[in-house]
Amino acid sequence: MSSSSSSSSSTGPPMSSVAVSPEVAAALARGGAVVALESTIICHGMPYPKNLQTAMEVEAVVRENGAVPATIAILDGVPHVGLSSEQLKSLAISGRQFQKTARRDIAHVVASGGNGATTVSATMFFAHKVGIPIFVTGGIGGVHRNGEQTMDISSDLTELGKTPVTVISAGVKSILDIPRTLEYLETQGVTVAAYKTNEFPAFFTEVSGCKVPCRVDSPEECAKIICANKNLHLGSGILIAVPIPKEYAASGNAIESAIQKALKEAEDKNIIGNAITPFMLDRVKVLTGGSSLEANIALVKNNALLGAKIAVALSDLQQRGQCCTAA
Ligand SMILES: O=c1[nH]cc([C@@H]2O[C@H](COP(=O)(O)O)[C@@H](O)[C@H]2O)c(=O)[nH]1
Repeated sequence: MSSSSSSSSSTGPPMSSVAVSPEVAAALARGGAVVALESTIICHGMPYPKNLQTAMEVEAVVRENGAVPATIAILDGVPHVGLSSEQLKSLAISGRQFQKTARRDIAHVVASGGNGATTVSATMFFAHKVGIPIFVTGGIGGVHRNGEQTMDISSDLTELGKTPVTVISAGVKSILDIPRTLEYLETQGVTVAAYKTNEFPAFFTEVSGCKVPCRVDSPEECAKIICANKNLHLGSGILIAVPIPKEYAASGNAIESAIQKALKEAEDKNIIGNAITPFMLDRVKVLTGGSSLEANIALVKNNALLGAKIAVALSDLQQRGQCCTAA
């Protein structure tokens, strides 16, 4: 059973509704800590059964650290916030049969009664719609290499510019153009902070050669930034970039050479648009003998740990009346 945040008017067509799980709805109603999680990473980013195992472990990390996990996906045309274990399992088994759903795809997937795995942009949209301010993922999309010619820029970046949700990620992969991604985030007015470092991390490695405008050293510090954003109604998102844990950082050089090979393959096969990221993720995984997948799983769990702590710190500030509670 799920509670529905829906609305309709007698004079117009019914507005779309979002099914919020009872656990998530109860946590939101009491001002508790909730962490949104995306589903593209499950359906398109990892193979079954590792994807299911990871999704369940990530939810467990969020719970162990005092927050309620809210995995977001579109099931039979209905956006869901908070999935049951059966729903999570069916999503993980279905994998690529779930359409990769960014903001631009939401209306079509809903109207056609389809199944959608939400990317960062779509997950942010739904999180904000139901009042969840924190969202944990592995990596966000960005400006693709040669993006200055192809204009292939992930809608994750524009979503961050217009939706006040804080995204915890391990930065962006070097399959993308990291300096231009940071430039674009600046243009979009996104607060970019790195956790316990001055450098923007590059997903598999702790370094990218790019400095960040802001460094944060504790969950409480992150929560204060989120409050300042809320209290001023800035309306834009925040990106908190967390370096991969040292013990899992595979050799940056080995992964970089795998990325170069995969980029060449993508070019030869003329893979473009939203097919590039899943193709690259898969090829880099194969070319690194699976070590990139293990690193990926470790960093998502690490991000979930921090995301839950930030959500708890934010909820504390809100309970003490120091932070605007409106989404
Ligand atoms: O390291 C990763 N980067 C990005 C993704 C997924 O890919 C999406 C971006 O896709 P595109 O580049 O087509 O915008 C992200 O929002 C996220 O869902 C992922 O799983 N892992």
